[in-house]
Order: sequence, then structure tokens, then C-alpha cells
Amino acid sequence: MTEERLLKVAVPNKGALAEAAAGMLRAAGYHQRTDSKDLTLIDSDHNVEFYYLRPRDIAVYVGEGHLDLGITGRDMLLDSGAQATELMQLGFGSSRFRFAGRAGQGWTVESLAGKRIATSYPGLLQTWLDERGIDATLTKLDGAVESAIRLGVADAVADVVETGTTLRRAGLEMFGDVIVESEAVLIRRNSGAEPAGLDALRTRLESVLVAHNFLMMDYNVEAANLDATTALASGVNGPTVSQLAKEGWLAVRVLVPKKGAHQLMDDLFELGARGILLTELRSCRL
Ligand SMILES: Nc1ncnc2c1ncn2[C@@H]1O[C@H](COP(=O)(O)OP(=O)(O)OP(=O)(O)O)[C@@H](O)[C@H]1O
Ligand SMILES: O=P(O)(O)OC[C@H]1O[C@H](OP(=O)(O)OP(=O)(O)O)[C@H](O)[C@@H]1O
Ligand SMILES: [Mg+2]
Repeated sequence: MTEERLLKVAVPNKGALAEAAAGMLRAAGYHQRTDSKDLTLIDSDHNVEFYYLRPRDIAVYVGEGHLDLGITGRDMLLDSGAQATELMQLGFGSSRFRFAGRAGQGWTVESLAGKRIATSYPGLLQTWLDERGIDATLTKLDGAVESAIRLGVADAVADVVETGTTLRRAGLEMFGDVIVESEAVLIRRNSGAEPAGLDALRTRLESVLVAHNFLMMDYNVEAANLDATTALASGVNGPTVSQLAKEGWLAVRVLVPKKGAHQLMDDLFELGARGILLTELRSCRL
């Protein structure tokens, strides 16, 4: 019997993406490490080997073909210049890569010409500046970039912003358009055959996203009001409608988007629906 090849998948080992990435894989039914010092884990039930690596390095391993797939941030993929491409957005780790300078100084992108910009993403930033013909000096820092201006090594910074708290605490304000809208993405190498097992993994991850974004809704309604209520929410393949013991009443089950679900409950109640219940989904295949 020939041994089946393992699909090699890189997962962030620490930082902003690590917990959510492992959580998503777990929710998709894959085994994940339980000890944060483990560097790899073989899920023999699914023929997948997970490698726990720095998110910044993941695009490099995947781009060079040493690993089949990886989870990293779009900003890190772009910064690496690796020969890797996005397969799907994973719905977590969203951030914006932006310029910031001392508050109240009226910074503009044009005024960056001839200035020093500190960043942990020099590859991404240099490409962006080159495309716009802006000549600035980049200072590469590993992290805590927001301190670079106060400490005198830069005039402006380009860094990851989520809530903006870190920037504000450093007395900085954002300027210019968003350089990159980032989030966690699944990546593979640009060239070469599609790795065996990719489709199964992608389907499972998509199922986790659907389960996260939808809710199961149940309610009871008089038969006369059924068309009006199901016109508001008709589910994926049409509503499941069954008879209630109470004469003239029906039970309805539909999948509904999480967003707007409470407004929908109010609207259905107005139309005569009663006993409206929302239930979380654990997983699904649509
Ligand atoms: N506060 C945050 N909120 C959301 N996403 C973030 C945040 N900080 C970083 N990210 C995103 O997570 C990804 C990995 O960044 P992370 O900060 O984990 O790596 P790092 O800066 O190399 O490591 P560390 O900060 O642990 O030294 C990037 O895509 C980045 O945009
Ligand atoms: O807008 P906020 O919600 O404040 O989040 C943004 C901060 O989070 C990240 O820092 P991290 O903890 O990864 O440290 P680092 O700068 O050393 O990478 C990022 O580099 C920003 O500094
Ligand atoms: Mg960081």
C-alpha cells in the first residue's frame, strides 16, 4: 500500500493571528497542537501536517514550495514579495496599513518626499512609494514602530492599525489613504499543480465561515401568514415547513444571515410569527 502524501499547511505560531487560525482549523474538524512549544502536528485522520511558524515567514515557505498552503496576513504576503497567492479570505485578523505622523502637523502623502519613514513592512511600502514616484528613506524596524518618531529615527511611520489605540498613545495621527486593507488569508504557491487535499480543506474552512455568519431560525406562524413571513427569509433551498399540533399553525425553519437577524425577528413578529428562536450553528455543508 502506498502511503498518502501529507498536505503541508503553515499556521501562525504566535501573534495576532495564531489563536484565531488554530481555532478556525479546529472548528473545521482538524487536530491542532495543545502545547504552544510544538513546532509541527500531524493530523493523520485528514492527512495534513501543520507547521507552526512566524506569520512573516509563512509566505516565504509557501512561495518557495516547501509548504503547500499557509495562513498569514495579506500585508505580510505583499511585503514578502513571495511567489504566493491568496486563495481565500478567512474573516479574522483584519487591520489597515497606514501612514501616521505627529498629530496636528498637517501631514500629507506628498510631504513624505525626502523624509524618513519607519516601518516593519519595507517591501510593501517601497513598492507603494515607487508606484507613486515618492522618494523617501525607509527605516526598517521589527515592531513598536509608533515610538520611532519620538525617539528620533523617523519623521513618519507606516504601520498596522486596528483600533488606533497604539497610535493615539504615541501622540500620532493617521494621514493619507489606506495603503492596504489586510486580513488573514489562505495562500498557496503561484505556480505548480494544485496540492492534493486543498479542495477538502477549503470546503471545510468555508463551512466554518458560513457557520459563523449564519444562524438557524425557527418560528411558528398561522398558515395564512406563511407566504408573508417566508418572503422575508426563505433559507438556502426554501424554508422547511412542518405542521404544528395546533390547528392551522405551521413551524418554519430557515437559515438566516447573522447580520440583521434581530431586525428580521422584529419584522416576523409584526407579521404574526411567534416563538421565534435563533440558534448558533457549529458547522455545515451547504
Ligand atoms: N492589533 C491587531 N489586530 C488585528 N490584526 C493585527 C493586529 N496586529 C497585527 N495584526 C495582523 O496580524 C498579522 C501578523 O501580525 P503580528 O503582529 O502577529 O506579527 P509580528 O508583528 O511579526 O509579530 P509580533 O507582533 O508578535 O512580534 C499581520 O497581518 C497584521 O496585519
Ligand atoms: O490599532 P491598535 O489596536 O492599537 O493595534 C495596532 C498595533 O498592534 C500591532 O502591534 P503588536 O502588538 O503586534 O506589536 P508590534 O508592533 O511589535 O508588532 C501593530 O503593529 C500596532 O502596533
Ligand atoms: Mg505585530
